[in-house]
Amino acid sequence: MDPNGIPNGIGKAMKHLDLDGHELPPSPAPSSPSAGRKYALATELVYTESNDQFNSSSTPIYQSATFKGGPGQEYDYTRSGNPTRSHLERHLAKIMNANRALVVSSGMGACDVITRILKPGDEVVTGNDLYGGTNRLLTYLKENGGIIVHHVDTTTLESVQGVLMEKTAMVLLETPTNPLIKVADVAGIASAAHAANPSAIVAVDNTMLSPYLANPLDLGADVVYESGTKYLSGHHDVMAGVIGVNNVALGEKFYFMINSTGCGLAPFDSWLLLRGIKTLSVRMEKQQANAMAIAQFLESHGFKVRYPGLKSHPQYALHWSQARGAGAVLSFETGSIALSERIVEATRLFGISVSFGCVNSLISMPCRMSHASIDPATRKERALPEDIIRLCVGIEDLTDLVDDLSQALVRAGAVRLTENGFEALEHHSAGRTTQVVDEP
Ligand SMILES: Cc1ncc(COP(=O)(O)O)c(C=O)c1O
Ligand SMILES: N[C@@H](CCSC[C@H](N)C(=O)O)C(=O)O
Repeated sequence: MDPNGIPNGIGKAMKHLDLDGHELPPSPAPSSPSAGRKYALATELVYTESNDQFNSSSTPIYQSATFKGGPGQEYDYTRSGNPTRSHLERHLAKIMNANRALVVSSGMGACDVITRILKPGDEVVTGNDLYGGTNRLLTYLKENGGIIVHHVDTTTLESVQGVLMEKTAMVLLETPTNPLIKVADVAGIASAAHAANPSAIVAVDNTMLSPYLANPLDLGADVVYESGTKYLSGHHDVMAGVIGVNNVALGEKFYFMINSTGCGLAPFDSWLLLRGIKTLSVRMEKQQANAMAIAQFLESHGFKVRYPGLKSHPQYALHWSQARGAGAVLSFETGSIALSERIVEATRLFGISVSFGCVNSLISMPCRMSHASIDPATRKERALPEDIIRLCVGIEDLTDLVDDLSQALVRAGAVRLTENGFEALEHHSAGRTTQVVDEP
């Protein structure tokens, strides 16, 4: 019996509506979405309201596929809705500055849900540097779904404008891009896209920054999505995808797809993601401080480093006009694939692994790993350097990380000794570039 004397909590659920008119779960109730931030983001990340019947401090996991009761109740079947998932979605809506958030089984699941609104003949404008999996899905839609996909350099508004037209149904942006760390002007591109077609959907993949560092909906995007597998969860123990929107009808369309295809995030995974989100601010602050120091270390030794925290980044000012931090992913080049391979294999603390956003530091060669699904000819056409190394910096002690990287550079033979220490074999510094001579 609930306090209203109605069995199964149904009456209690029916009494409460959230801002969008959705009924709240019987227990726990979520914190209010999109009601304006009462606290700083770091506080909002850990703060959730709950009316759990036992005052549980941690959101209970409703590990149940079905819910008993009759028609009209808030929950009947976990594919359609689950209290733990709802709690997470409402919490995320708040921190993403979204009217509604939806969570699915992976970042690619989120991208799939979003692109399912496309129809044959629709045009999509996207970047020429893009996560390999996103590129793979768009290529599938191009080859099998009758969708026209334009890959352009999203760092310049003009190249995007050059392909925008009335038939542009979607603009899909990454900023910074994975792995070349290119920055796109979200506000500029969103207004150009909406001018070309007022109903075009501008979707931003916010995986590299997370809601802690950027809120693309505030810049004019219609949809923000990200891989919750990365910073939001932070420990590489769960796969998840997150979608945020302000438009109620668009939110309903995405919910329809999620319920129809059955990709909603499972209760336990929702709980893991909810737990991860609580430490997002401390993890991200430490990770990006470490990343900044490592980017400076590599650049000062002559490597060509791509990181938006460095003043040498070609879009430094643009990045900082739309983000609150530089994130913790950087890439650098060595001038030789074999040299890059030796560096990657010589690190100990930086684990060789795909993905990023984890508390542990990772190292990878995107062309061999995360972006291997992009064929070599396309990689060449898009100027994706085969020797590029991506570092995803974690929360370890900075001195240990720098020592690990230094010993790897020396053991791999990537540096030559100088009076002041060492410098990259292919040395990039103001006014001069020396080349790697021997390709082993
Ligand atoms: C930028 C970006 N977007 C989306 C995804 C897809 O996320 P997931 O692996 O959770 O499907 C990834 C990585 O996988 C990514 O790096
Ligand atoms: N085998 C996977 C590779 C996943 S890459 C994950 C992540 N986005 C990254 O950039 O490292 C696949 O083919 O999808």
